[in-house]
Amino acid sequence: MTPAGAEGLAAIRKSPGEAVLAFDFDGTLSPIVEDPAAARAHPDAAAALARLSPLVGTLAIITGRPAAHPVGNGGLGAVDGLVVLGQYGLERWEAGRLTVPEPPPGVAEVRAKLPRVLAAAGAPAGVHIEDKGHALAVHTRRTAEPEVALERLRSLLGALAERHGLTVEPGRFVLELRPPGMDKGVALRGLLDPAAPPSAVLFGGDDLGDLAAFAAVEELRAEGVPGVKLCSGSAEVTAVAERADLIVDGPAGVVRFLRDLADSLG
Ligand SMILES: O=P(O)(O)OC[C@H]1O[C@H](O[C@H]2O[C@H](CO)[C@@H](O)[C@H](O)[C@H]2O)[C@H](O)[C@@H](O)[C@@H]1O
Repeated sequence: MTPAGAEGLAAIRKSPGEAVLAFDFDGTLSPIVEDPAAARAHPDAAAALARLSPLVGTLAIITGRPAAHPVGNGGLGAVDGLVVLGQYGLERWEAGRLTVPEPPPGVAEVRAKLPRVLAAAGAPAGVHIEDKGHALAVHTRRTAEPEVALERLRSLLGALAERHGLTVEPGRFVLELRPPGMDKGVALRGLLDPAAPPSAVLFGGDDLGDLAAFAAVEELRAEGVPGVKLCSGSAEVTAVAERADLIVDGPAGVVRFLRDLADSLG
C-alpha cells in the first residue's frame, strides 16, 4: 500500500458516511470469461457490497457495459443503495430506475459497416462484435492469437471510429468504438456532491479504461480529498497495477477487500 493510499483508506474508515467508493465490473467484481454475455459477479460480491452499502456515503459501479448487465444477469441489482453508471457513465441506474440517453448517429453507422470492415480486413476466426447499443465492442479473446488479432485491427478500427465521430477504447482483448466525451474519471467526479466534498474517494479497477478514474482520484488528492486506487490484479494488464496504491488478487481479492472494509466499519 502506498502512503497516499493508506491515508485515503484511513479517511474512509474515519468518516465512511461521507466517502464515495466505486468499482469497475468486468475483471474487478466479475471474473473474466470468454463470452461477455456469460459474465457474472463473483458469487460473494453482491453480499459483500450489500454489507458495505449502508456504511458508506455512495457505493457505485462504473462500467463500460450497459448498466442493465451488472444489475440484471450480472447479479448486483439487489444491492440496496447501489448506483450503477453504465457505458462509461452515459447511463445511470439507481433504485430500479435506468436513465439512457440517445446514442449519437455514428454508432448506427459503424454498426452497419463493422461486419463488412472486419471481413474485408481478414479478421481471424473468433473475432466477435458485442453490440452495446451505445457502442460496438470488437473482441479477440476467442481467437487463436488474441494479442496478434487485436494489434491487426487497432489502426483500422481507429480510423473507422474517427470517420464516424467515435473514439476507440482499448481493453482486455477488446477494442470498443464508443462516443467520446465521457470516461470513468468524469463519471466518478459526477458522483460527488459539489456542495459537500467527500471525506475520501476510492476506485477499484483492472483495465485500461479504469485509468481515467485513477487520474480523477489523483486530481482529487491534489485538491485535498484523500483517495485510494485499488487494482484487481491480472497477468493481462500491468498498467493499472503500476499506478495503483493497493493490488489485490483479481475479483476474489476485491471481494475480500470489501468484506475486510465492511468488518472494519461495522
Ligand atoms: O468497465 P468494465 O466493467 O470492466 O467493462 C469493460 C468491458 O468488459 C467486457 O469485456 C471484458 O470482459 C469479458 C467478460 O469477462 C471478456 O470476455 C473480455 O475479453 C473483456 O474485455 C465487456 O464485454 C465490454 O463490453 C466492456 O466494455
